[in-house]
Amino acid sequence: MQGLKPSQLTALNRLFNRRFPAADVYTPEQAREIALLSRALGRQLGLLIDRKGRVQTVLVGEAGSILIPQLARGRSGQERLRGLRLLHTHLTPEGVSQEDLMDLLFLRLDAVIALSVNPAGEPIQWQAAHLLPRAVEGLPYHLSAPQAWTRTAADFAATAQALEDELARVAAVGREAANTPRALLVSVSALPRLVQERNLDELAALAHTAGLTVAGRMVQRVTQVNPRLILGKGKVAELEVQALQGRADMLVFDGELAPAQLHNLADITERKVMDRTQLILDIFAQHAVTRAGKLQVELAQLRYTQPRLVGKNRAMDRLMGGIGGRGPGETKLETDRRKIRERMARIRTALDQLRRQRAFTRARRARQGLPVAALVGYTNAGKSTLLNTLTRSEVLAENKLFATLDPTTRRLRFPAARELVLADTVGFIRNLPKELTEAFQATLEELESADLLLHVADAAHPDLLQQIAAVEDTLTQMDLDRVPRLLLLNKWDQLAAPARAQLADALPQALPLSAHSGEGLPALLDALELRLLHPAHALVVPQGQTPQA
Ligand SMILES: Nc1nc2c(ncn2[C@@H]2O[C@H](COP(=O)(O)OP(=O)(O)OP(=O)(O)O)[C@@H](O)[C@H]2O)c(=O)[nH]1
Ligand SMILES: [Mg+2]
Repeated sequence: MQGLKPSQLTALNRLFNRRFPAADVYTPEQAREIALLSRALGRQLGLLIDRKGRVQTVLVGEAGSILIPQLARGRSGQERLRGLRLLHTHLTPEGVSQEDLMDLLFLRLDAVIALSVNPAGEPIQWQAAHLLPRAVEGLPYHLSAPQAWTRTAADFAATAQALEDELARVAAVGREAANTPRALLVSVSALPRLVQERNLDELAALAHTAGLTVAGRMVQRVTQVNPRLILGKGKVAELEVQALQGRADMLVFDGELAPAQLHNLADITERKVMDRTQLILDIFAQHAVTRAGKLQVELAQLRYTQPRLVGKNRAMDRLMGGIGGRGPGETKLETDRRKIRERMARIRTALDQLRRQRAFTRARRARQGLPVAALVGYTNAGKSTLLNTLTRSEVLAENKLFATLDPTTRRLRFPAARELVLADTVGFIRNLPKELTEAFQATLEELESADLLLHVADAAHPDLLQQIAAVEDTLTQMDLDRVPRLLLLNKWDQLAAPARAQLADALPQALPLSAHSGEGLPALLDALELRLLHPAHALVVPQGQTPQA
């Protein structure tokens, strides 16, 4: 502490010995003591007091402000408050300030109490604020009327306890999804609200796949996204309150957060912060099965995390390691830059090796002369289900995004002992993070040697056309647009006659079918036979045109 006299230091130290009353703001002597000391210092003076009335921390601020250092995350259950109230002085008659309210919200304090001190160093009046279990008239906190300093009755510990009980009661109501992390989904962008809402629908589906419970959503439309600070402190405060009331453990932002944005957020909120890319990476980490798949995911995670690490800051553990610290290969992600670089190099070598092995398998398959058809398409379109139905196999098919992450192949037998290989692949998604396109190239490498790409689309999805376009774009990016393609409109069973007619009109080259009901499958088998088992025929059929029977 600079610029303090030894006598002042002694006086400050004495404050640690004060025991504050349970059902009062302070004793009159305590009020006089801190008022006088604060005035003598010419600075705000603050005490963090626990529920037993013990002083945990003594803070010396500036004349007009006080800064609370990082608090230990002892009572970190998100339904609970910090168990500390802040009693501090103001050297002006002003009551609880905006800054004080921010501290209340962000630090989940039991209460903040501002005691104003006159120029003579005497206490004048106090004002207090505490959080509410849900907003009243748009405000998440209650602000008391200013009280004369001599009116000392106020039971902050009891109020805090009641608030916690109420939060716990609300929590118990929806306990069915016990122990799954709860996420507040946030969209901040210049896009129209409706678009943002739809993107959040997809983010919600991703969150579901990742095993998160959606605790709420917030859409914020801005004219321009600030590259350093994605949201102002006031907006983050709103988020914080919504998270507290919805019992969210984490904030998941749609899109990609720049390193600076991530750090700024982590500086103000204590909740775990994640963006869409990390969410997708986390899903990949959960689902990858083969060694190559796991390595690719880990590489992608490391690449994404690396620029987002600056030194060892306290936010680190919340930025690292995905949901609940679940990293690739069950190991915790390294936080040390040098170690990250070494690990990345090792993974690259291992992947190269695996890639060579796979090329060998492909070459062998080619020697056997079996044609390969690969199922590609937007995630959840029904690729795995179709593979199952066609080959009666049991590849994992689930109503989750990204159920399939590793290439699976099955043989499909045609009459006269002819066969082809059918390959399932990882699903595509809009705005596939660039870290992923590259890292997953090895997974999709199979596609290069495919003779035909079966593009499976979910015909019943409201975004059907956008999803088709997203897949086409990705294929082009990967230089795969030269491989012949056949568009399949899956889930045809879910469409009524008018919608069917409309789609058949809009996409005349596509093949309608249902992996569930089996309708349309004979036509698909015919097409496969024609294109792959009679290559001479297929060659003369211009792409996109249905061959004449
Ligand atoms: N109604 C209907 N549902 C289908 C059909 N085909 C698949 N589904 C359902 O769609 C969901 C997704 O199916 P999957 O086969 O896992 O989809 P996928 O394309 O492999 O998805 P990812 O591997 O996650 O990219 C599952 O709930 C399936 O039961 C269909 O023809 N009709
Ligand atoms: Mg699948």
